[in-house]
Amino acid sequence: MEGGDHLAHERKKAQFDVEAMKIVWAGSRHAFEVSDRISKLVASDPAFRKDNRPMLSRKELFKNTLRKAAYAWKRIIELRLSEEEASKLRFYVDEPAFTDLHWGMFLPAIKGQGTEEQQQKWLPLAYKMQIIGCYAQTELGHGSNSSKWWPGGLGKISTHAVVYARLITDGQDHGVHGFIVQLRSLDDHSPLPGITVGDIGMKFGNGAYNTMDNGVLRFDHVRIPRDQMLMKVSQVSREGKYSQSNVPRQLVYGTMVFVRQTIVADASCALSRAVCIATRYSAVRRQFGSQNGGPETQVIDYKTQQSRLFPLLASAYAFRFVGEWLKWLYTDVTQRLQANDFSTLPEAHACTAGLKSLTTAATADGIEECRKLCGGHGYLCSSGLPELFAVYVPACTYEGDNTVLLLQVARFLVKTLSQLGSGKQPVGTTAYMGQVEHLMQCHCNVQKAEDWLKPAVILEAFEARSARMSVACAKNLSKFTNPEEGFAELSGDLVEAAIAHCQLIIVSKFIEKLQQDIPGKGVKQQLGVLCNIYALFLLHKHQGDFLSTGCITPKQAYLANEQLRALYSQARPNAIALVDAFNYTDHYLGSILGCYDGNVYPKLYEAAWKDPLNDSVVPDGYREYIWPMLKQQLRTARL
Ligand SMILES: CCCCCCCCCC/C=C\CCCCCC(=O)SCCNC(=O)CCNC(=O)[C@H](O)C(C)(C)COP(=O)(O)OP(=O)(O)OC[C@H]1O[C@@H](n2cnc3c(N)ncnc32)[C@H](O)[C@@H]1OP(=O)(O)O
Ligand SMILES: Cc1cc2nc3c(=O)[nH]c(=O)nc-3n(C[C@H](O)[C@H](O)[C@H](O)COP(=O)(O)OP(=O)(O)OC[C@H]3O[C@@H](n4cnc5c(N)ncnc54)[C@H](O)[C@@H]3O)c2cc1C
Repeated sequence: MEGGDHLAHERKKAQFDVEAMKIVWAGSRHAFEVSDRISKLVASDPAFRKDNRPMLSRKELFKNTLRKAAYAWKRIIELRLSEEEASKLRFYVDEPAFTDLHWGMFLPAIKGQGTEEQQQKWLPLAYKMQIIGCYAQTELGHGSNSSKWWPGGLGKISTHAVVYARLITDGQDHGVHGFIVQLRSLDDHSPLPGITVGDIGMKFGNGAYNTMDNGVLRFDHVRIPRDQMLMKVSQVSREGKYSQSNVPRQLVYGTMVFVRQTIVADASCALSRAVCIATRYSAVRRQFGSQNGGPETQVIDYKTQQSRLFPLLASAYAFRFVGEWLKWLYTDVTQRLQANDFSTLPEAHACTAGLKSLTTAATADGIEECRKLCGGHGYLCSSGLPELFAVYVPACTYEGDNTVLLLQVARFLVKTLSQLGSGKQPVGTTAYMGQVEHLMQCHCNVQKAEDWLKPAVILEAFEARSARMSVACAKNLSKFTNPEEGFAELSGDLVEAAIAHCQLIIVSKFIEKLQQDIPGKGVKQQLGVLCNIYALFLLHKHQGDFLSTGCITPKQAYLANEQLRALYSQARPNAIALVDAFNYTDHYLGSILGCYDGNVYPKLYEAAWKDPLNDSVVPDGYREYIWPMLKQQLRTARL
């Protein structure tokens, strides 16, 4: 069957208003309209072509990225795009570049940690891209005194960096502070005296993150003017005297809170993209299972395919909504900080760190699962999945290794529990710890599978599991005379308690979303199905936790799994429409397997012929290597 919409019959099955779901996914009608317009603008411009990336050498690839970044900037100015539209344009260009760090970290670091005066000096230059900045924190070895290693944009492009380094005055070490440092000449781009800078080399995957110039940086007697130390949190006077403002020192790490929040939103984009590809292809692909000469089964109808795919579909929606909430939390904490209220900073730090860890880990694993769900074709670059995986997987490491971040959450949980004794009532995402006595002894009263559809039942099971795991850790910690030794010894259990707490946050924010007014025929109902799939899938996967803490019985675990199977059947007719609601263009998806019209096979066949190896029928190297080998075998055979 050539042309036409090969997925039309699937689209007809939808039991909800897809256009209304698109608005829910985008966050608002305005966000949808901006996203829709800008994604089509990018898709229709041949300058943003990206299907050749895996074929390019590193140098070609990098130059191509510079060309796209410059062209994108030109279009942003010509079209007078707003900040929101410009950032969407960079998003849909879909190519990691130095601009991510300039806009995503350099500017926010100056905004968050610079004084008014410093902001007035540096921000206009950065907004006009008259200087290009990066964020240099990580070291080659340990400490903040060796070489900077990894910062994106540093290797070849940035003219400036926010560098984190130890501040020593009068022989006294005041710890790590941020400094704006000029790295390269604004005339000929050569490194300034005393500065050694370069790219750190090829990274995982063809194309992928190699469009980014992650760099190395060394200083040899480089003088940084005093007023280039970011001085909102602490200051050094002209006389060299060190002082601190009346704000917590942790604000030095404020940029990380901001970026981790954007990384959670980004996880839902990457996961939804992979899920869209795997879902559409699973509806196109038929394999075995035919009876009486009828058509073979669509692989999406296999229960095993559903049990691997639908939890990922549900996770994409769950991450979207928790990302929305996290954005609200970040805005709230920022407003409070401006009014000198620092009380919610520890919670904002714990939430951004923990959710960054959970969502990136699930997304990286999810993309790989989607590749397997597409069988052999998933391994082709033209499926879009190998590159997506290679680009995405460092998110588990950058902006804080995921395990290190979970340990930060665990510290916060232990501290919250220890403060209960002094009567401090926990609020926000730890409010449930206030009912710890109830949660330690409550019994789940599920008696039949449908009981698992009640939000209050799900919430209590997740709260009890999280509280019991944290309390067990706290009890074990109290047996150690040296708390740090105890923390190190029990770190494996603490990480598991942190995961349980963060999963509870995601589940509860999905449930809260469903309590809002959501317009559109059948939209809320479908989201309800996805919410239950997400929660019961987690419960099934981590049933060991729920059983060993006595939160549920083996019978109740069995009933949860039974309900999950029923939910997969409810999601099945809506699966294609649920991924259409992401509103991705074929350009952004970058996948033959995921193309909107489902016309996969002719496109795969055509794409194969475009591979440079097929430029000639007889390959280069045949005369040199293959022909002599064949001739020699011929001679041996004759002997
Ligand atoms: C494909 C197109 C992409 C488009 C994407 C769009 C997105 C755009 C953004 C760009 C995105 C991606 C690009 C890649 C960017 C990558 C950038 C980086 O990786 S930058 C480097 C980041 N490095 C880390 O994250 C290091 C991880 N380690 C930590 O976070 C450590 O905590 C620390 C180094 C900050 C501090 O360590 P230490 O000195 O040992 O202190 P403690 O950990 O004991 O903490 C002391 C105290 O502070 C609290 N704390 C810690 N961090 C924070 C924080 N961020 N905010 C607030 N508070 C914090 C901690 O809880 C402790 O509190 P106590 O009350 O004392 O317990
Ligand atoms: C693609 C990419 C882009 C990046 N961009 C930037 C950038 O723009 N700017 C920048 O400054 N940095 C950047 N980074 C660096 C990144 O932030 C660090 O790699 C990250 O914070 C992890 O630190 P590390 O590499 O030192 O890992 P390590 O800390 O050495 O981790 C190694 C292992 O040790 C474990 N571990 C470490 N500490 C502990 C602990 N306390 N307890 C238990 N286990 C522990 C970890 O879990 C991990 O398994 C980037 C990295 C990548 C991969």
